[in-house]
Amino acid sequence: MIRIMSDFKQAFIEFAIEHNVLRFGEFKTKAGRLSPYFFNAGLFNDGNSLHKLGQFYAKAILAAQLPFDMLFGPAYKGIPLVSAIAIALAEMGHNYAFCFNRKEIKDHGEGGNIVGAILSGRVLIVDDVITAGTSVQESVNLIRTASATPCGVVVALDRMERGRHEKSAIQEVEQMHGIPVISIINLDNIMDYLVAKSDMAPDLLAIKRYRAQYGVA
Ligand SMILES: O=P(O)(O)OC[C@H]1O[C@H](OP(=O)(O)OP(=O)(O)O)[C@H](O)[C@@H]1O
Ligand SMILES: O=C(O)c1cc(=O)[nH]c(=O)[nH]1
Repeated sequence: MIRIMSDFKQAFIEFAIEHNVLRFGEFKTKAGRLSPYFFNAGLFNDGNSLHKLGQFYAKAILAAQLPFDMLFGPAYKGIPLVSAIAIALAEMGHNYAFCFNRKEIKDHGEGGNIVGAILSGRVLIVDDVITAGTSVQESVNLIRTASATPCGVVVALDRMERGRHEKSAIQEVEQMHGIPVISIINLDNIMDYLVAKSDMAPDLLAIKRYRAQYGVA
């Protein structure tokens, strides 16, 4: 089957490859899976690329028309991410409060593990990647502990993998928490991109094998 990829998704894949963020090789994921590709958002590491990244997310968020009151970015990579997204949304005329967590609790000064706006109302979680959904689960717990309401998740890449149980990570998040997951691109889009690059056939084959083990349809 030939799928047509939107210019927006194609541009995002090219942007990620240009910055070495999307790479092919051998990498271990947080879930301990040995993956033939990896998305390292930490390599959007200068002002221009972070600015552009924030604009990609902001456009995806506005297109989804999901009502929310504030943004939350989980440490560590979610910290520059949520800041860049809040700035991009503000540039587009939508000013939202945001916060992020510390992985360790601070016991002096202002203390606590949340930095920025107080978690309240409907909170949109922004992260770079969803694999097995552990990070999203941690964010949901933090938001609920603060008596706020998680209302959705936005990621750059949905790796379309099994969650911690039998279903896909996305299905687990949507069914367990009743919230939608929005992504700029997913694994289907990366594979479609690779189909057109004959020199990358070995990478595509490795991804197909990995997908047979950890993927979902
Ligand atoms: O869906 P999952 O299986 O949870 O995997 C995806 C998560 O793993 C990585 O975070 P990591 O904990 O490595 O944090 P970092 O931002 O500190 O690099 C990544 O940034 C996602 O948050
Ligand atoms: O699952 C992960 O840990 C993971 C996958 C990926 O592609 N990128 C990332 O930062 N983490």
